[in-house]
Amino acid sequence: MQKIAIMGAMPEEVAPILEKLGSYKTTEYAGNKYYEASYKGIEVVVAYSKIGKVFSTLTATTMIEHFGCDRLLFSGVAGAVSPELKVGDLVVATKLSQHDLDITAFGHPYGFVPEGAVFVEADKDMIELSKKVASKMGKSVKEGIIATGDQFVANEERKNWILETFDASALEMEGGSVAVVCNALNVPFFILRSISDAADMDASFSFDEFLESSAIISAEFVMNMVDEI
Ligand SMILES: Nc1ncnc2c(CN3C[C@H](CCSCCOCCO)[C@@H](O)C3)c[nH]c12
Repeated sequence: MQKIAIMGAMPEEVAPILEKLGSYKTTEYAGNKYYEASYKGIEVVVAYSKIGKVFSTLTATTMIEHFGCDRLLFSGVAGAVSPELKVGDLVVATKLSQHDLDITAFGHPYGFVPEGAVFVEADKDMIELSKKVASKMGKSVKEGIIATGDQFVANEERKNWILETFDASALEMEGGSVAVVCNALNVPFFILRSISDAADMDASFSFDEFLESSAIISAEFVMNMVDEI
């Protein structure tokens, strides 16, 4: 019996999902709340992790190990790294990295630690499915690399360094850690982000203005993905 985890990082990222579910059971566990529901006959567990790689690691692991989810979809917002992306645009992660993981002093590349990998690849089947969903919705979705780090990026220099170092399309604070968890536990995962800002000097203002509307765009797409799974 499949059980799907639908995850975000902030309340605003999961609010549209909970609204669509209507009714759900709330469970408090490990300092967080998990919302369980049956959606069109599919068991789902919804949660927002709180911000950053540590909280998102805890929540992704809990959804899989404690609630028994066997697939994970992440819905949220991101800062644009690719200059072609604008507010509201959708990005599907092909693979993800941690841009603030740095032991380059030992000659390793950025984002690498021994027995780890610079990139973790997302589930190819769900990436394929997203193309079908995108065409059904008449939406264009960019497939690209997402770089994750424990910092809200709000300057061109750091953003451009991330572009040059990881060839990222977008950046955020949770996808790369969720990817490591799902990969380690052999759970297919799909990370979708809608752009809320350009990770530049105006990022915090843009983020505040567009968080809610961009989160809705991402959530609508993710729920359409669940319909097709
Ligand atoms: N430019 C950027 N840099 C990094 N990440 C992002 C993301 C993606 N999410 C949004 C959120 C930002 C946390 S700070 C805002 C907290 O406000 C709380 C109220 O004060 C975190 O969960 C990562 C959008 N734009 C970004």
